[in-house]
Amino acid sequence: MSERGVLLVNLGSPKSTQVADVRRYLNQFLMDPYVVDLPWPARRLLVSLILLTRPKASAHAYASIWWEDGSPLLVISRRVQQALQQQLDMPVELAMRYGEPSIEQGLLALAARPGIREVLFMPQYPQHADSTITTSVHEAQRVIKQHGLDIRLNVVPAFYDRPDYLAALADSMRPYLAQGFDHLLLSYHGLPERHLRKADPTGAHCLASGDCCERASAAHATCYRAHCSYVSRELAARLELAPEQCSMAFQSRLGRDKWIEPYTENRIDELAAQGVKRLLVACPAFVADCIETLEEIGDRAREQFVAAGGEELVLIPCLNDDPQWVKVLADWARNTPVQA
Ligand SMILES: C=CC1=C(C)c2cc3[nH]c(cc4nc(cc5[nH]c(cc1n2)c(C)c5CCC(=O)O)C(CCC(=O)O)=C4C)c(C)c3C=C
Ligand SMILES: [Fe+2]
Ligand SMILES: [Fe+2]
Repeated sequence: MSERGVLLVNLGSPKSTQVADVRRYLNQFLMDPYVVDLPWPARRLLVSLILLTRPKASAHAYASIWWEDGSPLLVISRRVQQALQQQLDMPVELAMRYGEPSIEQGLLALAARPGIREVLFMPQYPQHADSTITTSVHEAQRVIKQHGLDIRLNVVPAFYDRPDYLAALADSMRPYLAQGFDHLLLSYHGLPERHLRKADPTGAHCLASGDCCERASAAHATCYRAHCSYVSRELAARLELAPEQCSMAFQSRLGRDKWIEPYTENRIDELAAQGVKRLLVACPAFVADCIETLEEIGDRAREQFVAAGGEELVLIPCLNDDPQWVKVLADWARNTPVQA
């Protein structure tokens, strides 16, 4: 009998596309101090202001991409969980940082299985960010303490540099490139610049110069932007792309803070202005398609590109339940050393 259980962790979605459900989800999400990193009174005020208008707009956006069986992110994550379960002789559960199934439900389900002593905690984020991985680990530690669970948490860190992940991603993109394209845009989820500086253990490297992510530094252990740059360089090399055929940008900005640049929406206009007609867009900050890929890129960015003079924007799907990717996850579940 396995001592190990696996918990796949992703971000989460609202329960439905009803405005009230979207408001509840956004409130839980944005009141997380790892996401909106302001002291409680300022956070509460800012989030309350955002909640005046955002839930209605987001509900509309979710409704435009919702599937018959629910949120694409949740449906795809369940498929991955089930496919992984078929390959492993250890229990596999799914948890979302916000909404349900919660990290609490996932950990309690695993802890209730006879013989489970260790949870292999697998955040489904290739690049490190405190607003994704750190907050999920923090929540798991809180649950273990609150319930006095007799399990060890073994966290699989950001996997941006693991060759088997990069090979699966590059292989999943090849058929789209084979159909012809003028440019490949790698659009990553954005992050406020402040988050990047806060995560810099040296206190002096991140964003101190334009090319900081290309210069070796201890800061890169937790630098989201350096992890994105690494994935972009690897994809360009593996897909044999010339520098002018591929670029990187950051999407999904929220609020008035400065977020890391270049912004995807500006890059789309620039590329159209440069004469790019057939644009491929991949979103390597996500392993499962979600509102950020399907609606923001697949719908809105596509419209923007065509309005700016482009002909076709093709969204390359995330890894989703690609068998090669599920096999990579299964290998990690089997081969990650047990934590002492
Ligand atoms: C301050 C705000 C936000 C930060 C910081 C942030 C970081 C971050 N998010 C993801 C992954 C996902 N985000 C998703 C949706 C989403 N993100 C924000 C805001 C921040 N994200 C909002 C308000 C939303 C909700 C949708 C909307 O109203 O626009 C999702 C998709 C969820 C879904 O149901 O489909 C994912 C996945 C990463 C990787 C990240 C840090 C790098
Ligand atoms: Fe987000
Ligand atoms: Fe950097």
